[in-house]
Amino acid sequence: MKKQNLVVVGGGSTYTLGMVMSLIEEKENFPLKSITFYDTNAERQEKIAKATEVILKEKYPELESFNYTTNRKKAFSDVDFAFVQIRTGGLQMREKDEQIPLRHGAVGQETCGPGGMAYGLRSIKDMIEVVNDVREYAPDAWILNYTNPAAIVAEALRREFPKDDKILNICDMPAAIMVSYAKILGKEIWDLVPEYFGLNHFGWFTDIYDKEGNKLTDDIKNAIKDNGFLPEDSEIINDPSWIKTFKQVETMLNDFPDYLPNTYLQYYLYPSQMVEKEDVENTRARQVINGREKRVHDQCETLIRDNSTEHADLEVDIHGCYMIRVAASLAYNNGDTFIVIVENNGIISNLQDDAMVEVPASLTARGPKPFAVGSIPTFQKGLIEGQLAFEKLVVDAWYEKDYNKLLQALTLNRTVVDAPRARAILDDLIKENKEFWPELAKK
Ligand SMILES: NC(=O)c1ccc[n+]([C@@H]2O[C@H](COP(=O)([O-])OP(=O)(O)OC[C@H]3O[C@@H](n4cnc5c(N)ncnc54)[C@H](O)[C@@H]3O)[C@@H](O)[C@H]2O)c1
Ligand SMILES: O=P(O)(O)OC[C@H]1O[C@H](O[C@H]2[C@H](O)[C@@H](O)[C@@H](O)O[C@@H]2CO)[C@H](O)[C@@H](O)[C@@H]1O
Ligand SMILES: [Mn+2]
Repeated sequence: MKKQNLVVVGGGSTYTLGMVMSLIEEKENFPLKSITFYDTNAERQEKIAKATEVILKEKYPELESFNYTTNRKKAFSDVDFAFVQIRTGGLQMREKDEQIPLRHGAVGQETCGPGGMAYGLRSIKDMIEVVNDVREYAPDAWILNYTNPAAIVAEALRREFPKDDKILNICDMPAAIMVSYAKILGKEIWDLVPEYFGLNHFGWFTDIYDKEGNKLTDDIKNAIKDNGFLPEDSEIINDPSWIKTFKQVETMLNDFPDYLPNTYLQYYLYPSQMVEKEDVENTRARQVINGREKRVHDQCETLIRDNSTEHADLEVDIHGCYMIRVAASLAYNNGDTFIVIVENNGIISNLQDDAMVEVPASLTARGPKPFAVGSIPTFQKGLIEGQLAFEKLVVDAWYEKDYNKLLQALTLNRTVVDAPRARAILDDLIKENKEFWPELAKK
């Protein structure tokens, strides 16, 4: 098995230590020759990198090299894979994305509604630069992207790099939901085969099978209706916010029993409830700053101080394992099935071809080979088309520097709806994002 050279773009991410633990766990499936971290923030990355050195020395002695750098040429030259997880504006800007809509009575969420729009308009420029630079130094590398909002990033990269067939955007949410299905069924996630359609953070499982072809959908639905639904992945199992989110799946299934929903649909189906439960001074960004970010940085200090993993509480998580298993299937032509984000081109037969949809695909060395979904029902089609128009208008607005398209986008979004409210939110977001967004022109 050829050993891979990997760069993690966003080496300072709160997810990097989990990714490192997952690379160790998955080393038989995805063996590595070298790991490099790249980040624009040297100090943030160094903390994670120094801790990673301690982990790798103990748990991956056969790795030939580990480096970290802020130099793109050093980082990207000759890599086989780039795993991208950057956050333009950091968690501080995430907090603004959540607070501003909430102050106007609309959903304040990282990837949904106005918050997703604001984050998307920040991510696009940096993501285009990252892809251009990876391509300069590693023309054949696979670029696997987690950077959010993945739907808007995927649409922008589709337009910017129409001929590049080695960029793949993915999301761990369907996989994290499948971890919970697996727990209900007494199985491993990798034993399950999903049927799924939608946009990123906006989709449904139509069925779940095991590898022998047995349909398990009703077992899952009945278990959720009888016992509720909880997160099971190590990263979120004890997180009160994720526990609340997973519990909402039971409500969604009672109201709309046809399919098993992605958890993110709660923001579009119950926007008023989502606003009511929020505390504007303690939105998710603040919880992450005081929670995951602090925990990861404390772990780094322990690892560096002890020069050993003995007292560090390190876990493998689905976020890391999912990206790595996707990479392994592409690298070794495994043809395994994963839910990924690809251009529609008839997969959902009654949806426009140029939509970036989230569907299962067999991943081979020639890229994702998505399975046909066919025609989707009116309710889901209507919801998807509204959301898709929102996403496309946001990307149009970025390219055309067009204020009016953003106003249209927000007015269309189910989390906003009201035009004056859309305008008020947009004007506040513009003030806070001057450093990041293009300067917009009004008609
Ligand atoms: N697709 C998914 O399902 C999924 C799942 C989890 C996280 N994510 C995304 O992963 C990213 C990381 O999340 P986080 O909470 O760890 O954020 P974070 O702020 O902790 O980490 C992001 C890192 O990226 C760096 N960075 C910012 N701009 C950069 C650039 N242009 N080039 C290189 N590095 C840059 C930052 O300095 C930081 O160290 C976010 O975009 C998040 O939304 C996506
Ligand atoms: O609010 P956060 O920062 O905790 O999470 C936001 C992300 O949520 C989803 O991803 C993952 C999570 O990151 C991961 O650790 C895993 O264990 O469970 C979550 C649910 O799948 C979402 O898919 C991402 O796009 C968000 O960035
Ligand atoms: Mn996601």
